[in-house]
Amino acid sequence: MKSYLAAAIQMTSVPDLHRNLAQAEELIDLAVRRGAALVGLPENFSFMGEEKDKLAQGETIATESEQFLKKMAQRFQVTILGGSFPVPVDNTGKVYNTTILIDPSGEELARYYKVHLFDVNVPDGNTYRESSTVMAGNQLPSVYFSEKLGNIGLSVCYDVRFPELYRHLSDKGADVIFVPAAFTAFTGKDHWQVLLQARAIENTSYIIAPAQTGTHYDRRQTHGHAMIIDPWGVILADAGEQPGIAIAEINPSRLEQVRRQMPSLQHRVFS
Ligand SMILES: O=C(O)CNC(=O)[C@H](CS)NC(=O)CCC(=O)C(=O)O
Repeated sequence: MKSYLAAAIQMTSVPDLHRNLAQAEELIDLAVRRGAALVGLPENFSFMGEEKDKLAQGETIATESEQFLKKMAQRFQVTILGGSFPVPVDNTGKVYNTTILIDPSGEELARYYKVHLFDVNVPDGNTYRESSTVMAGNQLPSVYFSEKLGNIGLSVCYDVRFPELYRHLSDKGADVIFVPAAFTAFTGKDHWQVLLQARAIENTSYIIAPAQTGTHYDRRQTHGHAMIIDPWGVILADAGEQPGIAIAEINPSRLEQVRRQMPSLQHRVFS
């Protein structure tokens, strides 16, 4: 593994598949022009809208999102994480909230179905029942072992509140962990950055967190602040609140240095 640049994309996805793919394409293009070799898109990058519309268009969203990711990876010769998109589950009327990692040849390297579903009454009055349309994954995410990019672990959004999932990823050797998200504006302002920094510090790993931002439809507002955090917990890049990118260096000697300076993973007692 050599040093390289990674980008976390920040978008305002809306209830319009093709508009979202066009926005994603522009931002991937920007990330690549700035030199990124690894690019992550946020949760629900290709569709943020009413649950019933997401289900009705599920097949189209799934097929076109996957084709889009493969096309972008091949055209720009980069590895892309398709933050997440819905994939219909046969005979259930539900979808998996799915994230996939695609290599520059267009091949799928890893796939993960979001395990922890956001069924929460947020104190600002909004209620979320993700499980009403989404089938929970029942398998821990995998780590993709890449000679070039380091070992890449997957997760999605609300998963960030469950440290045991990240312990699994670090046990499997993860160096770089993705947390693509659509964090609510209300929870995000107090929890987003703290949770991401905690996951980076306790696992001495890089965190790449692509994000949704702004108003998507009705009262659905997200926090933004796509970011990249180093294994010491330092925020290397923060996309703020507008659509754009956070870009930063993933550096194997920094990883090695932090793991030497703070060998906490080697001091675990209850593993
Ligand atoms: O609603 C949509 O349109 C798309 N889905 C999402 O945005 C998902 C599931 S509802 N959001 C989260 O997991 C937010 C977690 C979160 O905000 C927290 O943990 O505080």
